[in-house]
Amino acid sequence: MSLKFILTKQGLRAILFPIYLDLKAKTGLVVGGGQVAERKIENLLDYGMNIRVVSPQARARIQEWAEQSIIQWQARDFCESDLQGVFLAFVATDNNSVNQAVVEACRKTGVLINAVDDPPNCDFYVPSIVRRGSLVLAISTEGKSPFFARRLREELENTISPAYGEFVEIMGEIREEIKEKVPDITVRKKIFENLVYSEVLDLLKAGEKDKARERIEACMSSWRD
Ligand SMILES: C[C@@]1(CC(=O)O)C2=NC(=C\c3[nH]c(c(CCC(=O)O)c3CC(=O)O)Cc3[nH]c(c(CC(=O)O)c3CCC(=O)O)/C=C3\N/C(=C\2)[C@@H](CCC(=O)O)[C@]3(C)CC(=O)O)/[C@H]1CCC(=O)O
Ligand SMILES: NC(=O)c1ccc[n+]([C@@H]2O[C@H](COP(=O)([O-])OP(=O)(O)OC[C@H]3O[C@@H](n4cnc5c(N)ncnc54)[C@H](O)[C@@H]3O)[C@@H](O)[C@H]2O)c1
Repeated sequence: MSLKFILTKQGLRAILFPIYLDLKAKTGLVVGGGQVAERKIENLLDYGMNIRVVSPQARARIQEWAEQSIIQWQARDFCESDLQGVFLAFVATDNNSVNQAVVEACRKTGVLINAVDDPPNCDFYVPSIVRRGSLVLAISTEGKSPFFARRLREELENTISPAYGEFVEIMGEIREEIKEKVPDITVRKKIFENLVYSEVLDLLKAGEKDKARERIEACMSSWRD
């Protein structure tokens, strides 16, 4: 087994392992209700997570989300029992000793923690994201330059047009059909490979949806015949 580490001012740190988490119906705790907490919450809202915020004060948008029952907000200081049932926690208060106490409580209970302005105390970092339907590009600089992650996202947003997402959607539909109808995995692999390297994506990029469908049909009929 090979372990990879990078040397930072804080010592040796493991190189980060990127994963995509299903947060549906899981509970996320955000400690703090300021600008950074708001950005983290906004990012989490699309994923079906139950978001609990604990913070004596909260910005107007956080209060609005709570009034609309999109999130729950408790207007008080953090306490350890807030971690009960929590899958992921974020701490973004303006008080270092509170941030440290939340980190320690998480470490004790095994809850993964993101301490936003304190990378050594993060179990995970939040990447910058380009999403086109089910196509998701996550960018990390391993904390070396969040601004650069943002710039790269902006560049990729121009390159990765909605057609890429449409292509992935179509591939998803075809995948189910082929998995059902083609028992031989080597044949299935060939079909998927042909489609991915065909001009279907280019046709979608050019807005030629009918031609793209025709091209897909041609690829599919090659195994039907
Ligand atoms: C991707 C994104 C997701 C999100 O948070 O939503 C994200 N930061 C974003 C923006 C951003 N954050 C900051 C600025 C101001 C400019 C600047 O500092 O560069 C900007 C730019 C802006 O405002 O756009 C301030 C900042 N951020 C961190 C520190 C602490 C430190 O470095 O010590 C400081 C204070 C530094 C200081 O004191 O000066 C730390 C982290 N920020 C991360 C993620 C994680 C590493 C991600 C990676 O691997 O690169 C990590 C380690 C932990 C975490 O928070 O998960 C999001 C871009 C979303 C997008 O636009 O696409
Ligand atoms: N805003 C930024 O872009 C930025 C960038 C880099 C780093 N930071 C740092 O990140 C931290 C958060 O920044 P911010 O701009 O969101 O701060 P902020 O001052 O807007 O918000 C801090 C929040 O923490 C809450 N809080 C204080 N004590 C608490 C406790 N005991 N329990 C729960 N909540 C508590 C407050 O009610 C407030 O809602 C700060 O330490 C800041 O220095 C901020």
